[in-house]
Amino acid sequence: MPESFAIETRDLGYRFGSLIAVEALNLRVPKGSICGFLGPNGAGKTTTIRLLLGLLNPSSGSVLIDGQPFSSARRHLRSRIGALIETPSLYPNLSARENLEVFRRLLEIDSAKISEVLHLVRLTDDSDRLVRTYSLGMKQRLGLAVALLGYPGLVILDEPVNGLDPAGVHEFRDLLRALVKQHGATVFLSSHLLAEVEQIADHIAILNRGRLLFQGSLGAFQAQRNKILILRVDRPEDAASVLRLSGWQVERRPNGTLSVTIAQMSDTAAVNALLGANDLAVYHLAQEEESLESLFLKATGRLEEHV
Ligand SMILES: Nc1ncnc2c1ncn2[C@@H]1O[C@H](COP(=O)(O)OP(=O)(O)OP(=O)(O)O)[C@@H](O)[C@H]1O
Repeated sequence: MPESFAIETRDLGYRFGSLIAVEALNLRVPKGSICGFLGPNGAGKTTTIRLLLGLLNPSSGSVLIDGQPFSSARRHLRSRIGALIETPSLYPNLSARENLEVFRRLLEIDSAKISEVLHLVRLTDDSDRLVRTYSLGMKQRLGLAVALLGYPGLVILDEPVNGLDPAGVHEFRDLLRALVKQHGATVFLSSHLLAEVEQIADHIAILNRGRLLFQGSLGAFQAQRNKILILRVDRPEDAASVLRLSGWQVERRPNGTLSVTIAQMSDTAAVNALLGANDLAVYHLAQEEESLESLFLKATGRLEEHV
């Protein structure tokens, strides 16, 4: 049976005049996944999200939601999507419950849903307080509650944790996990922070300059990504020469440490053994993941090489 996708785009493209914001995008988001949509500022994430929601009409290509074409003729599909883009527009002088009531009437949804979504976003105890007294995290959770009012099968969130403090981020993550687990929803969320996405997503799509650099499971992505070994040694210059002679890619950092690119855990032991065999003392050794910035640079370099 073919895999079913909550979101699928086919050669999706969008231009602002002569600027190509999104190009030949073939995005596939499996049902029931939490998909992190990553990319640096200006990569085209918001434009893509607007296209997915039908807020912009594609310059080329198409969008499928639950396998169905999402054209202007099929706007009813929109009601199956819960979305939170930018800061939610809430009424500050109304309580959370009253805010939800406004949206409930617009959407013609059963009133029992209000208590359900308040419980889901853990705002029941604060639901009668005026929204202007809420923290940013609480407002964000209320925005999510609005998005969830219709119990959508697909939730699309643009940079949902921007501006949240660590506790707020933690809470938001738990909430999204519960949503997927208990309601079988699919979550698609954009972020420019890889570390953030790695904590929540099981699937990722990476966009750079309007083009998809990678999409697949988080595991597949992590398996592909190089690791960096940070070394503090007694004679950095000599250590770098020894390592380079054996084919390792080494860089000297301004703080006196060396960074060595490795592909797997066992390389750490090999590097350590090589230095020991050459009478070089290792004082400190730590692994780091290759940063997203370095990945983007590499990928962009590669793309340009092939032009
Ligand atoms: N209304 C507009 N008119 C012209 N160009 C635009 C418009 N909106 C976005 N762009 C351009 O399209 C490109 C993609 O922007 P977009 O906002 O989709 O990126 P993004 O990945 O969401 O970035 P950010 O994280 O900064 O919001 C950028 O080069 C941006 O300058």
